[in-house]
Amino acid sequence: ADYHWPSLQYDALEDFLYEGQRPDGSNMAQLVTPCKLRGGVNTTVAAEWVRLVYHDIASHNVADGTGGLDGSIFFETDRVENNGPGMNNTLSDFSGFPSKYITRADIIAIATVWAVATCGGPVIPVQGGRIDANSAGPYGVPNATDTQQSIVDTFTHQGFSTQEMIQLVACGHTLGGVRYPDFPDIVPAGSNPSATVVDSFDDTHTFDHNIVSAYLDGTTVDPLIVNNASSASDLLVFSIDGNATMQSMNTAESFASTCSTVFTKMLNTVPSGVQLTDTIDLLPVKVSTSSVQLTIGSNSQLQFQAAVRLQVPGSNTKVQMYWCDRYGSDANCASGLKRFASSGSSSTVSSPVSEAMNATLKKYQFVVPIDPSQSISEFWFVVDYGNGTTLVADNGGTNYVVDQDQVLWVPSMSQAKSVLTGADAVFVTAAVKNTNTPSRVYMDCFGRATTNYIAANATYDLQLNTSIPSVAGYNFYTGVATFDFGATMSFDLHSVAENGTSYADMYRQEGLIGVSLAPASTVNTTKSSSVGGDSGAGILAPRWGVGVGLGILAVLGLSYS
Ligand code: HEM
Repeated sequence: ADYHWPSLQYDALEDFLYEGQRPDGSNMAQLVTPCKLRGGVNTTVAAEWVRLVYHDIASHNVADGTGGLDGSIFFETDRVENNGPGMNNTLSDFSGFPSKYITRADIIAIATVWAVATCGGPVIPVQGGRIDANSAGPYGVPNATDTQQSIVDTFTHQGFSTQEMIQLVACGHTLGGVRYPDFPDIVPAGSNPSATVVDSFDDTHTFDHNIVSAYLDGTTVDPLIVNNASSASDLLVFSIDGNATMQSMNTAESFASTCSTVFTKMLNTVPSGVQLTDTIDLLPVKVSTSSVQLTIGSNSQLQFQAAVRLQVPGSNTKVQMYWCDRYGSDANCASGLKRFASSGSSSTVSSPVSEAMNATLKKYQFVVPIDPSQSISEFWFVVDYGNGTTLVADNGGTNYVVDQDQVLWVPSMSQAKSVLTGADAVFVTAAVKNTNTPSRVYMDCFGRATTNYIAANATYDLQLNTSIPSVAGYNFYTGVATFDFGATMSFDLHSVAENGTSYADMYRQEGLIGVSLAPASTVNTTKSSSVGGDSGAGILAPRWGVGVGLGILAVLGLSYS
């Protein structure tokens, strides 16, 4: 399907995959980049992450479609099959990042793709939409002491052919190794018996075909081949078809392409009934949904904030944001008048995937004052790449629609209470337009990065707070979310007007409380028709602008071009 903003789940997945971080800037990709060693031990963070994904999907039963990549591993680390500190290290790496639209299972999938890419492996295409299990799944990880037949049966049960089994094990065991003291029958203690020893599967930390070539030319150091004949599972796996599969993977190119294919299958091994999204492709122009906010700024004035991420070829790129009024004679740019401002600041973002693709991604931040009697109905961007090329980024011709200005989250007046009191609570302030006396203002809160790994949601009402003076035609309502929804709490803020009409400020992020933004210096106006917008020369086709609140408000923001 063609992409059209806003598309909340896809937007969140795409941001995370290519930017490596949460909307509040907390960065998960940095934990693994660049192919980092795990704190003083002879293995990589990437190796620990890749072992974990296989142990999660190992619960899959291809016959009845149960199990697979469903995050059940979060409930299984006490099992012998998951021994070694790598599992708990990994879960602690991941625990603060699952969010409303990115499940724990999707975090595991995206982490695998980063791990492979940052260690020099292929860029594996990845989809989202996995659904989390809320309890442990069945056992299913093979042991190094298993017989060849038992190992084959285990992979068959998981849905992998013998050839795919060889490919999976070779691609997995190009990273990391086996640890003492966790596997003392395979890896002996070193000179200091209390120190961890990791015997690597091959001579490099990178994701390369060294594991294959060393096996084929007889120089392998793989501890699951050479250390202990009764735990030589890699030998049993690699040799089962007379080395035909290993020989077919013995170049850099064939190894990368084989691993990409078989890892894609592994990541898409999900319980039947799970509908995965399209492959998460890099969007050349990306409006970060969480950055778009009409609000009351810390200067007590109405302001509009938005950020656009671009793939930029050079350092001379300049970006301007344009917008139309919502009210008055210039509403929806009907008179041809558009307002515009330059970005206040910009920053570079990246993940192992965007780095491996050589994509330089830059985010341009806008904060502009808005006259409440004019407000804002839609916005778009004009990009001057500084090399003679300009681009009007207008969301495929519809512009980016601001669907309402009746209920607005006010991050500058909200507070994560734990900062003050140690109690897990979030104090939320909403601005509600005083031309509407709402019968109810409330917030639907959601958290997935909870301490017990179970997604949580709850609704809290906000009350008119007369101790905060009205500004810019808005009254203030305040309420407290008292549950600990975890690091990625998000909420939808609703106001129901007396006449029954509902308004919503959707998918707001607690993490953005306290983030300060550089305001625009000046706001200009133009009637030029070369900058996009709705002034177009007499074309009168009606156009539907569909905003974030679509699900609640049916179709909003109808305007004419
Ligand atoms: C016959 C099947 C398999 C057996 C018996 C097996 C066994 C093992 C053992 C005993 C370790 C050492 C763990 C530690 O000391 O922490 C290990 C590590 C590892 N395994 Fe496997 N494995 C198998 C298949 C796979 C597959 C299919 C993958 C991924 C696709 C995989 C990925 C890894 C990785 C990346 C490590 C290194 C972890 C680290 O260095 O922290 N393994 N495996």
